[in-house]
Amino acid sequence: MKVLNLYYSLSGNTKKVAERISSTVEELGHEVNTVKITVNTDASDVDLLDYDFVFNGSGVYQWLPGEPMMDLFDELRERYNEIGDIKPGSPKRKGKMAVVYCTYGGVHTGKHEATPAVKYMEQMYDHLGFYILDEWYIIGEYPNSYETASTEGRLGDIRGKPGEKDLKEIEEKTKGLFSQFKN
Ligand SMILES: Cc1cc2nc3c(=O)[nH]c(=O)nc-3n(C[C@H](O)[C@H](O)[C@H](O)COP(=O)(O)O)c2cc1C
Repeated sequence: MKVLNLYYSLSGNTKKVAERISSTVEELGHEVNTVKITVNTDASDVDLLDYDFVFNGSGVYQWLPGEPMMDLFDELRERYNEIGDIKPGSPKRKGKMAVVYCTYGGVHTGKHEATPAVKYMEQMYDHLGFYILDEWYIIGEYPNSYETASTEGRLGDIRGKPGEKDLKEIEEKTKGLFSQFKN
């Protein structure tokens, strides 16, 4: 199975999750292309439809994914619309699956302020006809400069997150997802 792990990470939390997903997928014997989006990512180098399974993740910033991720999605949406890969009714494509994930701090309203980011990213896959297998919301501490955000917010003390326990959970969930592909 051909797997893409596409992610954006400003301060490293999502990168940790992405790396754990990729190492787990590789351990399970699948080929995985891990792509960290930057401001320099060229949309013409990315074709989501080249893959059977896509993990797509981002940190959450002002309720949304990182701008480079949204810029990439703008270009991809335009291209897929133009060439007719986004069809009215968004018919499902057999064998195309996606998991959308975020890391988020939730200082003000908890998970609610991460939901728009995940739903935003998910729409790309839904439009293309992927089966969305899951959404993962993983707590990620704020950068140090944000002082009390990691200790006095809606989610309490989130310093050090995602930690090894959280990453282990991601590993187990990845294994669980892929268990359906065993013969
Ligand atoms: C500028 C900025 C804005 C943020 N906005 C939100 C937000 O709207 N909602 C939220 O839940 N977390 C927010 N966070 C917390 C990040 O989503 C969280 O720290 C995440 O793990 C960052 O991922 P990264 O380290 O991969 O960049 C924000 C963090 C920063 C630095």
